[in-house]
Amino acid sequence: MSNIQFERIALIGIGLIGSSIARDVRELGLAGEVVVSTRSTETLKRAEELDLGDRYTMSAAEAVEGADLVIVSVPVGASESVAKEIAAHLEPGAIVTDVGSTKASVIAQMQPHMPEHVHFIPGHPLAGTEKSGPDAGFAGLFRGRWCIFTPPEGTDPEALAKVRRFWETLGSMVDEMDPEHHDKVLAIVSHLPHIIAYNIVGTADDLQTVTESEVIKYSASGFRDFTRLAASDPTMWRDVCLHNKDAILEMLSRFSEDLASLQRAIRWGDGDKLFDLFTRTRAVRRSIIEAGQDVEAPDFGRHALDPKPN
Ligand SMILES: NC(=O)C1=CN([C@@H]2O[C@H](COP(=O)(O)OP(=O)(O)OC[C@H]3O[C@@H](n4cnc5c(N)ncnc54)[C@H](O)[C@@H]3O)[C@@H](O)[C@H]2O)C=CC1
Ligand SMILES: O=C(O)C(=O)Cc1ccc(O)cc1
Repeated sequence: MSNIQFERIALIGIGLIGSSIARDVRELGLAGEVVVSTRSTETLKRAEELDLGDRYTMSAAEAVEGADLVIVSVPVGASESVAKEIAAHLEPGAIVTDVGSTKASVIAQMQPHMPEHVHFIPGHPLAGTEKSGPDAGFAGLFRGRWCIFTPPEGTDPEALAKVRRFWETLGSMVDEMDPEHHDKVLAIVSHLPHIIAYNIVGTADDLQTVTESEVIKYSASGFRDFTRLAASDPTMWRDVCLHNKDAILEMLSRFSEDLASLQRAIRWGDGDKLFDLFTRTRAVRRSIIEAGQDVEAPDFGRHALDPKPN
């Protein structure tokens, strides 16, 4: 039986996320044809070596011709230029979606360029790593992870159902919310942790004498966890900071207040306050694990992407 959900999928951007989608689509046979497009010749060549698609082109406009699903997986700051490039070449009835980490800005950049005859359904898979580029992707990345859609009002329910089904086939759990809410939630659960990691690793690096020896030598401690996040792609995270500015600043201001309060508790030896906070935060970690959201020990049952049992 055929698993084909779309006749032609155009992947614009073939880094960590685009290439992970490509691997799943090809393993599961979800598309009649996969067309890969990216901006740099080197990345396109690598995508071809990795056999991520059926056709390869430097032109996003050419890639979307005849495609019934277009997935834009580029740094969020490049969304408008991609939208402008593909707009006139989109097939009537095509679904255009994206994977960007911020939603209000991507919508503001892309929607004005989308013709009436396509379905623009912005999305965001909450799955990834600190790595980037086509070699970093892998099949199964989206399994057991959330994918959030922020469909504009009046979105065609059939098109939405098709794109939801696509992500569910990749193993994701799908949710919908408005873009502003998405951006606030992601500011605290994803963007701030990265910013804090960039900051602490930067501070340690500024303390030259420490960095030269002790930081590397003793990095088996908590610092090591921060260095993973702080190794994330600079272009992608510069764009996230610039394109979710308001929500990030709001959360940072709240964070700074709470940090000052923690600082005061340490200065004045307020052990009860420290103990209460650390007890509360430990419970948060426990509830994440109980909800099955722990990265180290996920158990989401068998999935189409699992290797077949012998
Ligand atoms: N890395 C992660 O963990 C996650 C990233 N995202 C989002 O997915 C999107 C892609 O991220 P990654 O795949 O990690 O990045 P990546 O750096 O691995 O890949 C980006 C791709 O976009 C292409 N590209 C860059 N600038 C471009 C431009 N101006 N025009 C056309 N193509 C361009 C690159 O050639 C590359 O193929 C970003 O919007 C990011 O916010 C979403 C979830 C997780
Ligand atoms: O590597 C990690 O820990 C991540 O948090 C990956 C990630 C990065 C950006 C997103 O928008 C979603 C997921």
